[in-house]
Amino acid sequence: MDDWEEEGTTTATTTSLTNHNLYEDGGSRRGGDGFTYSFPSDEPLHINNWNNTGGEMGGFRGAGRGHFGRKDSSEFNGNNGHFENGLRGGYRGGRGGRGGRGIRQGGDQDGNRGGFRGGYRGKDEEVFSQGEDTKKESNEEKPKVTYIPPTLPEDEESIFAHYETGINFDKYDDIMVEVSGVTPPQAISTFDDAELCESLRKSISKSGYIKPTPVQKHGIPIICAGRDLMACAQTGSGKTAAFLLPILQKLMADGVAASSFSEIQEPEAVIVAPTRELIGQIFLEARKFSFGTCVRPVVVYGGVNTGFQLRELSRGCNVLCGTPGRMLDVIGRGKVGLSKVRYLVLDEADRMLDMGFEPDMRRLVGTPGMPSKENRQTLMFSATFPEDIQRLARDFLRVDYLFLTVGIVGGACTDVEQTFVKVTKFCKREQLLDIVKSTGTERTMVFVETKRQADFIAAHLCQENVPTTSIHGDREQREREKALFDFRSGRCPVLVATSVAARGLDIPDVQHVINFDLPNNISDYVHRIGRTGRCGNIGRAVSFYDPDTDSPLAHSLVTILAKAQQEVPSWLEESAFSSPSIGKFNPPRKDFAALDSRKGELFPVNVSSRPAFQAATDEEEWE
Ligand SMILES: Nc1ncnc2c1ncn2[C@@H]1O[C@H](COP(=O)(O)OP(=O)(O)OP(=O)(O)O)[C@@H](O)[C@H]1O
Repeated sequence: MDDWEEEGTTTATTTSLTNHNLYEDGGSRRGGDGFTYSFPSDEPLHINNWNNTGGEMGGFRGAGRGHFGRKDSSEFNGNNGHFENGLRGGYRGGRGGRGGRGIRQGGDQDGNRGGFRGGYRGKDEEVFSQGEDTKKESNEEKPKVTYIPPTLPEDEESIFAHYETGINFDKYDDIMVEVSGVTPPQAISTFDDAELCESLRKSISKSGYIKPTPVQKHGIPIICAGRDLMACAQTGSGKTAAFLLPILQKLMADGVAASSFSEIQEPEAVIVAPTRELIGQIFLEARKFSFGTCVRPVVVYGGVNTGFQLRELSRGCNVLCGTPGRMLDVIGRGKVGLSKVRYLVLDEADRMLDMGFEPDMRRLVGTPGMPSKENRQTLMFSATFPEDIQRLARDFLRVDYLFLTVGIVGGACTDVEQTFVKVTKFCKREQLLDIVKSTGTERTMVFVETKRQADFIAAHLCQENVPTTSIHGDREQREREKALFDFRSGRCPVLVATSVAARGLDIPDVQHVINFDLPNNISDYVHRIGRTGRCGNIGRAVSFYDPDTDSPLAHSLVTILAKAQQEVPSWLEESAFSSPSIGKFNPPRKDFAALDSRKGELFPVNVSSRPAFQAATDEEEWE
């Protein structure tokens, strides 16, 4: 587990980065995505105060600590939807390599879990050194979490704000879809086919959804038919609505309504996701689709004052969205009972395993009162389907679950143009500057290897008058939400992030992803570049390839490029086939499977849609 993701509060070690004072007046602006929001002026970045005590990589300390760390949430709390914008732009953490499974114990009154949380996340330093962490936690008492997120906007315009689908949206129809398992229901072609209730239809149309994506065409009828589901689908292809719409449909059809009269809330649906920003995003989608109905979603996640979340819960809860630790915390406090749960959703299940949440997931399904798998419907989403996920699927899902894959499992989105620039580590900064200066105000995410590097690069760009902010696991929750708000609104069109921001971030108009440092595993690469080219839009990804450090990834990169029908630079191909260290960081995963392991036994496979490209059944190099 990583304090980025969950219960740990970031504390005095946080290096805060503020942004350039773009708008001295701090007045209202209309963001590129059509929201209106206002924010007070930030203090300007005092560039000379940034103290780079290290060499290229570092020792960077921000003199501007606490710029966003004010005691209240007023800095981006308005009557007009800052939180909506900030959190809608939330993101899911990226995978940083397979780490040790953290052990988590106890919990204090703010739900900050004690115990030690060891684990290695690959070369990304979103690592919590077990020793250090233990020492810190035993010697220092964590401060009480006081952060209360800004009030959500209630107006329809903010709630249903959305970005447009892109010119390639219709190309989704060509993606190969595979459903395995017995008697899968017929896919739908239109939202009308789903026979959803009137309020959901209205919400769908206000959200700008005209036709379902493949994962929705297949997922919605599967869930409506009461079947358990394990699904893998490409980035940005609408997985969230694929599970939310049928769950909400069934809750509404059954006439469930939130009640604030009960001391213990008993939600009918529980949704778990590994990171705060991802679960916040899912919650906002649930809130959007259930707008104007009696169904009430509530979200709980770390880094936010628990008392605040308990008060929200006590106002009624039908759909409980949470990160695993905080979810167990509110259950442990006796504020949530699980006996009415009919739907359990585990999103980014593979990431949850990587982050050491398996014991938490098992605790959740084993919580007294939680209906057995035979008596609830369980839905799991995962980017890959390795052995450990299959094991989880066997344990959590009914034996006749359906397995849905859309496109190449673990493959890159074909709407992203991928290019590679061969560099040395000494010229990366200059190259980066050239690119971001040429892209102007287009939104760009820059991925780097370490948290320190993220601050350092962000400060460097600010210094060069490129309005930039950063996001990583050492930033406090309010800073994270503020950074996303600034990025989303266009106030800071450049966001520097560590790999933890690789997954799930759904921000309109992210035109570019730059891999300043390549990740150490191909899965992270795919998720990082998936922050652009979403929902049929075109995106661009530029990756700096340093042969001294990145050659272990070369072979996997060539495979990914070829499968996504992208040009493969000859030097990269050469590097892939000459590198002695193939597989060092990306060992062929014996446990990787793009296919349902039950195949060939009981379960038939239905392939629909014209295959746009060959499925990666032979793929071994994804990790
Ligand atoms: N049928 C649809 N029509 C138009 N827009 C849609 C449709 N379905 C989803 N979207 C929008 O597409 C965007 C991406 O959806 P979502 O975040 O659910 O993708 P995802 O598959 O979960 O991506 P990731 O794998 O990166 O997490 C969202 O802004 C969502 O509102």
